Amino acid sequence: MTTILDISKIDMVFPTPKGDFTALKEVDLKIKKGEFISLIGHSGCGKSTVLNVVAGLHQATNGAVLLNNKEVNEPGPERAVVFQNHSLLPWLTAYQNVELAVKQVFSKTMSAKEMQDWIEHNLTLVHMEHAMHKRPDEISGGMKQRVGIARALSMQPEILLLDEPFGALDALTRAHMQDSLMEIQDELSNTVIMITHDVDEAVLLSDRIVMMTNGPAATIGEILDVDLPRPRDRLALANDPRYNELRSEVLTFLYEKQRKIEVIAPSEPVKKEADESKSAVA
Ligand SMILES: Nc1ncnc2c1ncn2[C@@H]1O[C@H](COP(=O)(O)OP(=O)(O)OP(=O)(O)O)[C@@H](O)[C@H]1O
Repeated sequence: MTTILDISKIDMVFPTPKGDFTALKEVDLKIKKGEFISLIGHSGCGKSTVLNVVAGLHQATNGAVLLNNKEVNEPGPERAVVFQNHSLLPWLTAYQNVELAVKQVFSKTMSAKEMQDWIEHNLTLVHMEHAMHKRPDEISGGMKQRVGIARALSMQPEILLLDEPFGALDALTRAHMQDSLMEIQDELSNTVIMITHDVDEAVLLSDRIVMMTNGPAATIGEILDVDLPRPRDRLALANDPRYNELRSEVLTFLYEKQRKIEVIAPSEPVKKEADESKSAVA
């Protein structure tokens, strides 16, 4: 398979009032068309920074991101992002939220009827056909994420960037969303980079799991090939020895090789709690 995305030795240095902070050092990764990649690592290691550089929201200090051999320097619809907190416009219906993206990309190449069919097709893909004329405040958190995914897919991106897309959902809704995403993947074979804190989610969904070292100067520590056949079934996998082996490889990386030692000043008890809850990896 051909390389679609080349993250080529990127460094990211942020200027701060206390001096330069090196968040990423020589992050190097080639992603093939149709691959599903998870980025996992402790809180604050730099996962979102990698995703933001690929999205074109940040410029790497050194190195480059190449999409189909072309350098990425700004955001574009060929790299659609879905964030953890649904970023739908609250005064528009689900349909209208997707319509905005579709008009942005296809208004010159599709007729009004074609756009309508395409919007409905994408909302159906995420099982939102029954609620497409509801506004975000009239639907659940899981449904909002479905609309966010439909909106991203409707742009037919070369790469789908998912920043903890199910992080704010309860466990049951999360499992439904993972199953939906696997169904969509079976059908569309998108190239996906997904940030997650959830080891089971990473093993269930990914072709490769990219495990990042702790920062500062975080980089790729290990890459795990998830050689489980597809389609994957969460119940069958629960007793699958290979699934459990892969799961424990990720856990070993996170909790033995990259054990995070929180150094918290006594005056910062609130931050400690927040960090702990954020880095809770199942
Ligand atoms: N604009 C910025 N200016 C200065 N430092 C930043 C900036 N953005 C991120 N950082 C720092 O870079 C490091 C990596 O942050 P990043 O958000 O990428 O981590 P993460 O792995 O996505 O964390 P989490 O899992 O908690 O979301 C952190 O130490 C963060 O404080």
